[in-house]
Amino acid sequence: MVEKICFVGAGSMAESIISGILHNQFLMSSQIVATNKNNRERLDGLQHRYDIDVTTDRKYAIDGADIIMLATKPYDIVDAINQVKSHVKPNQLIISVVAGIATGFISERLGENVPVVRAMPNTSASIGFSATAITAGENAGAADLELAESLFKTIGLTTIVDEGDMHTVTGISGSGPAYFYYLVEAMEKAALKAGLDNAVAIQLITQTIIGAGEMLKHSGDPASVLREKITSPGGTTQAAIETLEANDFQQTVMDCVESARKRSIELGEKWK
Ligand SMILES: NC(=O)C1=CN([C@@H]2O[C@H](COP(=O)(O)OP(=O)(O)OC[C@H]3O[C@@H](n4cnc5c(N)ncnc54)[C@H](O)[C@@H]3O)[C@@H](O)[C@H]2O)C=CC1
Ligand SMILES: O=C(O)[C@@H]1CCC=N1
Repeated sequence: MVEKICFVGAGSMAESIISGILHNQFLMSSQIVATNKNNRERLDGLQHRYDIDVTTDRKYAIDGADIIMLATKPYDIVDAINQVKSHVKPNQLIISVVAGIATGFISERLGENVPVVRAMPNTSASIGFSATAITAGENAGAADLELAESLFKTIGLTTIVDEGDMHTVTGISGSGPAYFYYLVEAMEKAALKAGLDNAVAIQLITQTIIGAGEMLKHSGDPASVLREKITSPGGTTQAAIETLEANDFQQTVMDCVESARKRSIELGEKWK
């Protein structure tokens, strides 16, 4: 039973999770407190939007929290940990969504007894559609992982992975929504260039991406089969896919995921 959750870091990802857990009534707004580096205006904005508790007082934020969610940028994590360290107790579960940063790195700084779960959600959490991977650090037991899982399940699909896979997951589903938004931006530009009304284009593209997602989820067919079913010989889709192939689309996407994965590894190394 979670009584209080504290967000250390109150940016985009924290807001997506806050919005999601309130939307799904995992917690009430009075059970959520958020603190950030030093941006009172941002905290006031969150309080206004979600009616949550906000503070710049780290002790007040941490006291009595069952879960402490670390949601700063990787380069701020050491400062953030140092500022809360003296207030954290071994019965509090630390969940970090910080890209690249290992659970061991966090527990070394907070004290070996503190359980740490590492998670990689995405911003679709704000509407309950995150794809989240979680992994337990050495001091986190089954109950800690279960607690983290129950939280993330309220904001989307949640799966447990080995910590070694977290960098790959970051390149796939953590950054993933951005790849689809980038594709949508390109389709919008193409539609606009061809003279289609922008509102119509946005409506059609959005429904197309939702429909494709639902087909992947429910049809039972793999992506390659679904694609083939659209591709009539000598037809429009074939012409389109040939253009993608001529421009090494699949290799580009594979390189893109690999760049994110490598960057996640680098972030972990850099802030050691
Ligand atoms: N934005 C995304 O789609 C996703 C982000 N993440 C991870 O979540 C983390 C946060 O990302 P965003 O929310 O996008 O960044 P952001 O820049 O929007 O938010 C970072 C927050 O950390 C706060 N902060 C900085 N230093 C602090 C300190 N010493 N103590 C307390 N708070 C401090 C900042 O004031 C800010 O509120 C990153 O590590 C990122 O890798 C993970 C999955 C997806
Ligand atoms: O770009 C980033 O570093 C974060 C991690 C995953 C999504 N956004």
